[in-house]
Amino acid sequence: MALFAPNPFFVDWIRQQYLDRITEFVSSKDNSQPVHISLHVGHAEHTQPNAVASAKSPASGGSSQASSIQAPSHIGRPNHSANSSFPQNNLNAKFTFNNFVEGKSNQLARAAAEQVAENPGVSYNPLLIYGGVGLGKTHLMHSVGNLILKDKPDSKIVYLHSERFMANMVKALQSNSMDAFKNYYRSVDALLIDDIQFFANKGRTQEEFFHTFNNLIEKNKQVIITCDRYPKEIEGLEERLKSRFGWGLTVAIEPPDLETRVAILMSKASQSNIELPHEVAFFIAKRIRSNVRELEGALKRVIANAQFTGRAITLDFVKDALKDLIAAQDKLISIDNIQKTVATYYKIKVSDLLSKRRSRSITRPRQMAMTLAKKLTNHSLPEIGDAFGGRDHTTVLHACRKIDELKNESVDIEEDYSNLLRTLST
Ligand SMILES: Nc1ncnc2c1ncn2[C@@H]1O[C@H](COP(=O)(O)OP(=O)(O)OP(=O)(O)O)[C@@H](O)[C@H]1O
Repeated sequence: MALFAPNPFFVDWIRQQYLDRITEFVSSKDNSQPVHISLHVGHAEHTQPNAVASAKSPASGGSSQASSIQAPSHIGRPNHSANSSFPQNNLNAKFTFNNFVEGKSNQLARAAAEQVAENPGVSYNPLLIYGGVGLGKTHLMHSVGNLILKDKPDSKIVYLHSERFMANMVKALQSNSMDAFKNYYRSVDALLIDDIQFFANKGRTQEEFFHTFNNLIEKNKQVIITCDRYPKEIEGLEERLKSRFGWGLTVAIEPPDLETRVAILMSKASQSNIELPHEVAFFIAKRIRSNVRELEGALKRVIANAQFTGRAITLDFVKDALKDLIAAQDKLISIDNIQKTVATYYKIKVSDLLSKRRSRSITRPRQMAMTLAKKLTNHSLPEIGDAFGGRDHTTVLHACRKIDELKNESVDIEEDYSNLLRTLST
Protein backbone atom coordinates (compact mmCIF):
# COMPACT_ATOMS: atom_id res chain seq x y z
CA MET A 1 0.00 0.00 0.00
CA ALA A 2 1.31 3.45 -0.88
CA LEU A 3 0.63 6.74 0.81
CA PHE A 4 1.29 10.02 -0.95
CA ALA A 5 2.18 13.38 0.46
CA PRO A 6 2.82 16.69 -1.28
CA ASN A 7 6.49 17.11 -0.41
CA PRO A 8 9.48 15.29 1.12
CA PHE A 9 9.07 17.10 4.38
CA PHE A 10 5.55 15.88 4.77
CA VAL A 11 6.67 12.33 3.89
CA ASP A 12 9.36 12.44 6.56
CA TRP A 13 7.03 13.91 9.07
CA ILE A 14 4.39 11.25 8.51
CA ARG A 15 7.07 8.55 8.64
CA GLN A 16 8.45 9.83 11.91
CA GLN A 17 5.25 10.64 13.68
CA TYR A 18 2.43 8.56 12.33
CA LEU A 19 3.45 5.67 10.14
CA ASP A 20 3.27 3.14 12.99
CA ARG A 21 -0.13 4.34 14.03
CA ILE A 22 -1.45 4.42 10.46
CA THR A 23 -0.15 0.89 9.87
CA GLU A 24 -1.83 -0.25 13.06
CA PHE A 25 -5.05 1.48 12.04
CA VAL A 26 -5.06 -0.04 8.55
CA SER A 27 -4.23 -3.49 9.95
CA SER A 28 -7.14 -3.27 12.33
CA LYS A 29 -9.48 -2.71 9.32
CA ASP A 30 -8.09 -5.55 7.27
CA ASN A 31 -6.25 -8.29 9.10
CA SER A 32 -6.31 -10.82 6.29
CA GLN A 33 -2.66 -10.13 5.43
CA PRO A 34 0.26 -8.12 6.84
CA VAL A 35 0.09 -4.47 5.86
CA HIS A 36 3.09 -2.66 4.45
CA ILE A 37 2.72 1.04 3.79
CA SER A 38 5.24 2.93 1.71
CA LEU A 39 5.40 6.70 1.59
CA HIS A 40 5.99 8.77 -1.53
CA VAL A 41 5.93 12.33 -2.74
CA GLY A 42 3.09 12.97 -5.16
CA HIS A 43 -0.64 12.34 -5.52
CA ALA A 44 -2.16 8.91 -5.73
CA GLU A 45 -4.54 9.80 -8.54
CA HIS A 46 -1.74 11.21 -10.72
CA THR A 47 1.21 9.03 -10.02
CA GLN A 48 0.30 5.52 -9.03
CA PRO A 49 -2.88 4.02 -10.41
CA ASN A 50 -2.83 1.13 -7.96
CA ALA A 51 -2.26 3.27 -4.91
CA VAL A 52 -4.93 3.02 -2.30
CA ALA A 53 -4.47 6.01 -0.08
CA SER A 54 -3.27 9.56 -0.34
CA ALA A 55 -2.39 11.87 2.50
CA LYS A 56 -3.30 15.32 1.29
CA SER A 57 -1.71 18.57 2.15
CA PRO A 58 -3.29 20.48 5.02
CA ALA A 59 -4.74 23.00 2.61
CA SER A 60 -6.65 20.34 0.71
CA GLY A 61 -8.41 18.95 3.70
CA GLY A 62 -6.48 15.73 4.12
CA SER A 63 -9.10 13.20 3.08
CA SER A 64 -8.24 9.98 1.37
CA GLN A 65 -8.92 10.06 -2.38
CA ALA A 66 -8.24 6.66 -3.82
CA SER A 67 -9.80 4.47 -1.20
CA SER A 68 -12.18 4.57 1.65
CA ILE A 69 -9.35 4.56 4.18
CA GLN A 70 -9.32 7.83 6.06
CA ALA A 71 -6.36 9.08 8.00
CA PRO A 72 -7.26 9.09 11.69
CA SER A 73 -8.77 12.45 12.51
CA HIS A 74 -6.36 13.08 15.40
CA ILE A 75 -3.40 13.26 13.06
CA GLY A 76 -2.22 16.84 13.21
CA ARG A 77 -0.67 18.51 10.21
CA PRO A 78 2.37 20.74 9.94
CA ASN A 79 2.00 24.27 8.69
CA HIS A 80 2.73 24.01 5.02
CA SER A 81 4.10 27.49 4.39
CA ALA A 82 6.67 27.13 7.16
CA ASN A 83 7.72 23.66 6.05
CA SER A 84 8.43 24.50 2.45
CA SER A 85 11.36 26.60 3.58
CA PHE A 86 13.15 23.79 5.41
CA PRO A 87 16.30 22.86 3.54
CA GLN A 88 16.56 19.39 2.11
CA ASN A 89 18.89 17.52 -0.22
CA ASN A 90 20.81 20.72 -0.51
CA LEU A 91 24.39 19.52 -0.62
CA ASN A 92 26.65 21.08 -3.19
CA ALA A 93 27.84 18.15 -5.29
CA LYS A 94 30.84 20.20 -6.41
CA PHE A 95 32.44 20.01 -2.97
CA THR A 96 34.07 16.63 -2.53
CA PHE A 97 37.15 15.18 -0.87
CA ASN A 98 38.52 14.47 -4.34
CA ASN A 99 38.86 18.13 -5.22
CA PHE A 100 39.88 19.28 -1.75
CA VAL A 101 43.62 19.92 -1.88
CA GLU A 102 45.39 18.74 1.22
CA GLY A 103 48.20 20.64 2.90
CA LYS A 104 49.66 21.05 6.36
CA SER A 105 47.09 23.71 7.16
CA ASN A 106 44.05 21.49 6.65
CA GLN A 107 45.42 17.95 7.02
CA LEU A 108 43.88 17.26 10.41
CA ALA A 109 40.51 18.74 9.53
CA ARG A 110 40.37 16.72 6.34
CA ALA A 111 41.36 13.48 8.07
CA ALA A 112 38.74 14.02 10.76
CA ALA A 113 36.09 14.85 8.17
CA GLU A 114 36.90 11.68 6.22
CA GLN A 115 36.62 9.61 9.38
CA VAL A 116 33.24 11.13 10.09
CA ALA A 117 32.04 10.48 6.55
CA GLU A 118 33.04 6.83 6.86
CA ASN A 119 31.47 6.35 10.31
CA PRO A 120 28.81 9.00 10.74
CA GLY A 121 27.55 9.43 14.28
CA VAL A 122 30.30 7.24 15.64
CA SER A 123 33.78 8.66 15.15
CA TYR A 124 33.63 12.25 16.26
CA ASN A 125 30.35 13.74 17.25
CA PRO A 126 30.07 16.64 16.91
CA LEU A 127 32.86 17.49 14.53
CA LEU A 128 33.64 21.17 14.82
CA ILE A 129 35.81 22.81 12.19
CA TYR A 130 36.95 26.35 12.82
CA GLY A 131 39.11 28.82 10.96
CA GLY A 132 39.10 32.13 9.10
CA VAL A 133 36.92 32.93 6.10
CA GLY A 134 37.37 31.16 2.80
CA LEU A 135 39.62 28.38 4.06
CA GLY A 136 37.50 25.39 3.06
CA LYS A 137 35.28 24.69 6.08
CA THR A 138 32.10 24.60 4.04
CA HIS A 139 33.82 22.60 1.31
CA LEU A 140 34.82 19.93 3.84
CA MET A 141 31.37 19.86 5.38
CA HIS A 142 29.71 19.21 2.02
CA SER A 143 32.37 16.62 1.21
CA VAL A 144 31.33 14.68 4.31
CA GLY A 145 27.65 14.93 3.38
CA ASN A 146 28.30 13.90 -0.21
CA LEU A 147 30.32 10.88 0.85
CA ILE A 148 27.70 9.75 3.37
CA LEU A 149 25.06 10.06 0.65
CA LYS A 150 27.17 8.08 -1.78
CA ASP A 151 27.39 5.21 0.71
CA LYS A 152 23.82 5.52 1.96
CA PRO A 153 21.68 7.32 -0.62
CA ASP A 154 18.61 7.25 1.62
CA SER A 155 20.25 9.25 4.37
CA LYS A 156 18.69 12.54 5.26
CA ILE A 157 21.52 15.04 5.30
CA VAL A 158 20.69 18.63 5.94
CA TYR A 159 23.15 21.43 5.36
CA LEU A 160 22.28 24.93 6.42
CA HIS A 161 23.74 28.20 7.47
CA SER A 162 23.11 29.17 11.10
CA GLU A 163 21.14 32.20 9.95
CA ARG A 164 18.77 29.93 8.05
CA PHE A 165 18.23 27.83 11.16
CA MET A 166 17.29 31.01 12.99
CA ALA A 167 15.05 32.25 10.15
CA ASN A 168 13.24 28.89 10.02
CA MET A 169 12.73 29.00 13.75
CA VAL A 170 11.33 32.53 13.68
CA LYS A 171 8.97 31.54 10.85
CA ALA A 172 7.86 28.47 12.77
CA LEU A 173 7.20 30.58 15.86
CA GLN A 174 5.15 33.05 13.82
CA SER A 175 3.11 30.34 12.16
CA ASN A 176 2.64 28.31 15.30
CA SER A 177 4.44 25.32 13.85
CA MET A 178 7.30 24.79 16.27
CA ASP A 179 6.51 21.09 16.51
CA ALA A 180 7.07 20.70 12.79
CA PHE A 181 10.31 22.66 13.08
CA LYS A 182 11.57 20.51 15.94
CA ASN A 183 10.52 17.28 14.29
CA TYR A 184 12.19 18.22 11.08
CA TYR A 185 15.59 19.05 12.51
CA ARG A 186 15.49 16.16 14.94
CA SER A 187 14.72 13.65 12.22
CA VAL A 188 17.90 14.09 10.18
CA ASP A 189 20.74 11.59 9.91
CA ALA A 190 23.30 14.35 9.74
CA LEU A 191 22.99 18.04 10.45
CA LEU A 192 25.67 20.25 8.92
CA ILE A 193 25.46 23.72 10.29
CA ASP A 194 27.70 26.50 9.03
CA ASP A 195 29.07 29.59 10.78
CA ILE A 196 27.73 28.95 14.25
CA GLN A 197 29.15 32.30 15.40
CA PHE A 198 25.89 33.82 14.12
CA PHE A 199 24.15 32.31 17.13
CA ALA A 200 25.96 34.74 19.42
CA ASN A 201 23.47 36.71 21.53
CA LYS A 202 20.47 34.93 19.95
CA GLY A 203 19.15 33.31 23.12
CA ARG A 204 16.03 31.64 21.75
CA THR A 205 17.87 30.21 18.75
CA GLN A 206 20.62 28.85 20.99
CA GLU A 207 18.01 27.28 23.24
CA GLU A 208 16.34 25.56 20.30
CA PHE A 209 19.63 24.47 18.81
CA PHE A 210 20.75 23.14 22.17
CA HIS A 211 17.78 20.75 22.30
CA THR A 212 18.12 19.75 18.65
CA PHE A 213 21.81 19.10 19.20
CA ASN A 214 21.24 16.97 22.31
CA ASN A 215 18.53 15.01 20.60
CA LEU A 216 20.69 14.20 17.58
CA ILE A 217 23.79 13.32 19.59
CA GLU A 218 21.76 11.04 21.85
CA LYS A 219 20.53 9.17 18.76
CA ASN A 220 24.06 8.97 17.33
CA LYS A 221 23.13 11.21 14.45
CA GLN A 222 26.07 13.15 13.10
CA VAL A 223 26.41 16.86 13.78
CA ILE A 224 29.04 18.96 12.00
CA ILE A 225 29.55 22.57 12.92
CA THR A 226 31.76 25.26 11.50
CA CYS A 227 32.81 28.46 13.15
CA ASP A 228 35.05 31.36 12.18
CA ARG A 229 36.95 31.16 15.47
CA TYR A 230 37.64 28.86 18.38
CA PRO A 231 34.12 28.50 19.82
CA LYS A 232 35.22 29.27 23.36
CA GLU A 233 36.17 32.73 22.09
CA ILE A 234 32.64 33.57 20.93
CA GLU A 235 31.09 36.11 23.21
CA GLY A 236 27.36 35.75 23.66
CA LEU A 237 27.34 31.98 23.17
CA GLU A 238 26.01 30.05 26.15
CA GLU A 239 28.52 28.04 28.15
CA ARG A 240 26.44 24.87 27.91
CA LEU A 241 26.65 25.03 24.11
CA LYS A 242 30.37 25.75 24.16
CA SER A 243 30.99 22.80 26.42
CA ARG A 244 28.86 20.47 24.27
CA PHE A 245 30.71 21.53 21.16
CA GLY A 246 33.81 20.16 22.84
CA TRP A 247 32.29 16.68 23.30
CA GLY A 248 33.50 15.46 19.94
CA LEU A 249 36.48 16.76 18.05
CA THR A 250 37.41 20.38 17.40
CA VAL A 251 39.85 20.96 14.56
CA ALA A 252 41.30 24.11 13.07
CA ILE A 253 41.90 25.02 9.44
CA GLU A 254 44.76 27.44 9.02
CA PRO A 255 45.51 29.61 6.00
CA PRO A 256 47.33 27.41 3.47
CA ASP A 257 51.07 27.68 3.03
CA LEU A 258 52.65 28.66 -0.28
CA GLU A 259 52.96 25.11 -1.66
CA THR A 260 49.33 24.33 -0.87
CA ARG A 261 48.19 27.59 -2.45
CA VAL A 262 50.09 26.66 -5.62
CA ALA A 263 48.55 23.17 -5.58
CA ILE A 264 45.06 24.62 -5.12
CA LEU A 265 45.55 26.99 -8.06
CA MET A 266 46.82 24.20 -10.30
CA SER A 267 43.90 22.01 -9.29
CA LYS A 268 41.27 24.73 -9.85
CA ALA A 269 42.83 25.65 -13.21
CA SER A 270 42.80 22.07 -14.37
CA GLN A 271 39.15 21.73 -13.30
CA SER A 272 38.46 24.64 -15.65
CA ASN A 273 40.55 22.95 -18.38
CA ILE A 274 43.12 25.72 -18.23
CA GLU A 275 46.80 25.02 -18.43
CA LEU A 276 48.36 27.28 -15.83
CA PRO A 277 52.13 27.74 -16.14
CA HIS A 278 53.77 26.80 -12.87
CA GLU A 279 55.56 30.14 -12.53
CA VAL A 280 52.23 31.93 -12.88
CA ALA A 281 50.61 29.77 -10.20
CA PHE A 282 53.60 30.44 -7.98
CA PHE A 283 53.36 34.19 -8.58
CA ILE A 284 49.64 34.35 -7.76
CA ALA A 285 50.05 32.12 -4.70
CA LYS A 286 52.89 34.24 -3.41
CA ARG A 287 50.96 37.46 -3.75
CA ILE A 288 47.47 36.36 -2.65
CA ARG A 289 47.86 34.95 0.81
CA SER A 290 44.66 35.82 2.59
CA ASN A 291 42.43 32.85 1.83
CA VAL A 292 41.44 30.31 -0.78
CA ARG A 293 38.34 32.18 -1.88
CA GLU A 294 40.50 35.19 -2.79
CA LEU A 295 42.91 32.89 -4.54
CA GLU A 296 40.09 31.38 -6.57
CA GLY A 297 38.79 34.87 -7.32
CA ALA A 298 42.20 35.92 -8.63
CA LEU A 299 42.40 32.85 -10.84
CA LYS A 300 38.92 33.42 -12.22
CA ARG A 301 39.85 36.98 -13.03
CA VAL A 302 42.99 35.87 -14.86
CA ILE A 303 41.08 33.26 -16.85
CA ALA A 304 38.27 35.68 -17.75
CA ASN A 305 40.76 38.37 -18.82
CA ALA A 306 42.69 35.90 -20.93
CA GLN A 307 39.55 34.67 -22.64
CA PHE A 308 38.27 38.19 -23.17
CA THR A 309 41.49 39.55 -24.66
CA GLY A 310 42.57 36.33 -26.34
CA ARG A 311 46.01 36.64 -24.74
CA ALA A 312 48.10 33.81 -23.33
CA ILE A 313 48.41 33.47 -19.55
CA THR A 314 52.00 34.59 -19.06
CA LEU A 315 53.64 36.10 -16.01
CA ASP A 316 53.49 39.63 -17.45
CA PHE A 317 49.87 39.22 -18.38
CA VAL A 318 48.98 38.07 -14.86
CA LYS A 319 50.95 40.88 -13.19
CA ASP A 320 48.92 43.33 -15.19
CA ALA A 321 45.58 41.59 -14.73
CA LEU A 322 45.97 41.42 -10.95
CA LYS A 323 47.80 44.65 -10.23
CA ASP A 324 45.07 46.33 -8.16
CA LEU A 325 44.33 43.15 -6.22
CA ILE A 326 47.98 42.71 -5.36
CA ALA A 327 48.37 46.33 -4.32
CA ALA A 328 45.37 45.95 -2.00
CA GLN A 329 46.82 42.78 -0.45
CA ASP A 330 50.20 44.37 0.10
CA LYS A 331 48.55 47.27 1.87
CA LEU A 332 46.53 44.92 4.01
CA ILE A 333 49.42 42.99 5.49
CA SER A 334 52.33 45.29 6.09
CA ILE A 335 55.06 44.88 8.69
CA ASP A 336 53.55 47.90 10.40
CA ASN A 337 50.21 46.20 10.61
CA ILE A 338 51.77 43.02 11.97
CA GLN A 339 53.67 44.94 14.65
CA LYS A 340 50.51 46.74 15.75
CA THR A 341 48.45 43.54 15.85
CA VAL A 342 51.09 41.61 17.80
CA ALA A 343 51.65 44.46 20.26
CA THR A 344 47.90 44.73 20.91
CA TYR A 345 47.61 40.96 21.31
CA TYR A 346 50.37 40.80 23.93
CA LYS A 347 49.36 44.12 25.50
CA ILE A 348 52.71 45.79 24.93
CA LYS A 349 53.75 48.83 22.89
CA VAL A 350 54.99 48.76 19.30
CA SER A 351 58.03 50.70 20.53
CA ASP A 352 58.85 47.72 22.82
CA LEU A 353 59.04 45.48 19.76
CA LEU A 354 61.53 47.84 18.16
CA SER A 355 63.54 48.47 21.33
CA LYS A 356 66.67 46.71 22.57
CA ARG A 357 64.83 45.27 25.60
CA ARG A 358 65.55 41.60 26.10
CA SER A 359 63.09 40.49 28.75
CA ARG A 360 61.07 37.38 27.88
CA SER A 361 57.80 39.34 27.88
CA ILE A 362 59.15 41.43 24.99
CA THR A 363 61.45 38.97 23.20
CA ARG A 364 58.73 36.39 22.49
CA PRO A 365 56.25 38.85 20.97
CA ARG A 366 59.10 40.33 18.92
CA GLN A 367 60.07 36.89 17.62
CA MET A 368 56.44 36.16 16.92
CA ALA A 369 56.02 39.40 14.97
CA MET A 370 59.18 38.73 12.94
CA THR A 371 57.99 35.21 12.11
CA LEU A 372 54.62 36.50 10.98
CA ALA A 373 56.29 39.21 8.90
CA LYS A 374 58.35 36.54 7.17
CA LYS A 375 55.30 34.38 6.55
CA LEU A 376 52.82 37.02 5.52
CA THR A 377 54.81 39.61 3.58
CA ASN A 378 57.21 39.50 0.69
CA HIS A 379 59.91 41.38 2.56
CA SER A 380 63.37 39.87 2.72
CA LEU A 381 65.06 38.93 6.02
CA PRO A 382 67.24 42.09 6.03
CA GLU A 383 64.17 44.27 5.34
CA ILE A 384 62.31 42.67 8.21
CA GLY A 385 65.33 43.09 10.51
CA ASP A 386 65.49 46.74 9.53
CA ALA A 387 61.84 47.26 10.35
CA PHE A 388 62.45 45.89 13.85
CA GLY A 389 64.81 48.60 15.05
CA GLY A 390 67.64 47.85 12.64
CA ARG A 391 68.32 44.23 13.57
CA ASP A 392 70.47 41.84 11.59
CA HIS A 393 68.88 39.31 9.20
CA THR A 394 70.30 36.43 11.30
CA THR A 395 68.22 37.66 14.24
CA VAL A 396 65.09 37.34 12.09
CA LEU A 397 66.12 33.86 10.98
CA HIS A 398 66.74 32.85 14.58
CA ALA A 399 63.31 34.25 15.58
CA CYS A 400 61.56 32.20 12.89
CA ARG A 401 63.34 29.00 13.97
CA LYS A 402 62.65 29.66 17.63
CA ILE A 403 58.92 30.19 17.11
CA ASP A 404 58.69 27.08 14.91
CA GLU A 405 60.36 25.10 17.66
CA LEU A 406 58.19 26.56 20.42
CA LYS A 407 55.01 25.97 18.46
CA ASN A 408 55.69 22.25 18.72
CA GLU A 409 56.51 22.38 22.42
CA SER A 410 54.00 24.80 23.84
CA VAL A 411 50.26 24.82 23.29
CA ASP A 412 50.17 28.49 24.33
CA ILE A 413 52.62 29.56 21.65
CA GLU A 414 50.85 27.43 19.06
CA GLU A 415 47.57 29.06 20.01
CA ASP A 416 49.05 32.59 19.96
CA TYR A 417 50.46 31.91 16.52
CA SER A 418 47.16 30.55 15.17
CA ASN A 419 45.15 33.40 16.65
CA LEU A 420 47.47 36.05 15.23
CA LEU A 421 47.66 34.38 11.85
CA ARG A 422 43.91 34.27 11.69
CA THR A 423 43.49 37.88 12.76
CA LEU A 424 46.02 39.07 10.21
CA SER A 425 44.81 36.89 7.36
CA THR A 426 41.15 37.83 7.45
N1 LIG B 1 41.95 22.88 0.31
C1 LIG B 1 41.12 23.30 -0.65
N2 LIG B 1 41.14 22.68 -1.86
C2 LIG B 1 40.33 23.10 -2.85
N3 LIG B 1 39.48 24.14 -2.75
C3 LIG B 1 39.44 24.79 -1.58
C4 LIG B 1 40.25 24.41 -0.47
N4 LIG B 1 40.00 25.24 0.55
C5 LIG B 1 39.07 26.09 0.13
N5 LIG B 1 38.73 25.83 -1.15
C6 LIG B 1 37.76 26.58 -1.98
O1 LIG B 1 37.70 27.91 -1.50
C7 LIG B 1 36.38 28.40 -1.57
C8 LIG B 1 35.96 28.87 -0.20
O2 LIG B 1 35.87 27.74 0.65
P1 LIG B 1 34.70 27.57 1.73
O3 LIG B 1 33.45 28.22 1.26
O4 LIG B 1 34.64 26.14 2.09
O5 LIG B 1 35.31 28.44 2.91
P2 LIG B 1 34.82 28.62 4.40
O6 LIG B 1 35.99 28.31 5.25
O7 LIG B 1 33.58 27.87 4.63
O8 LIG B 1 34.55 30.18 4.44
P3 LIG B 1 33.37 31.01 5.15
O9 LIG B 1 33.70 31.03 6.59
O10 LIG B 1 33.49 32.35 4.51
O11 LIG B 1 32.08 30.33 4.86
C9 LIG B 1 35.52 27.27 -2.09
O12 LIG B 1 35.30 27.45 -3.47
C10 LIG B 1 36.36 26.02 -1.87
O13 LIG B 1 36.13 25.04 -2.85
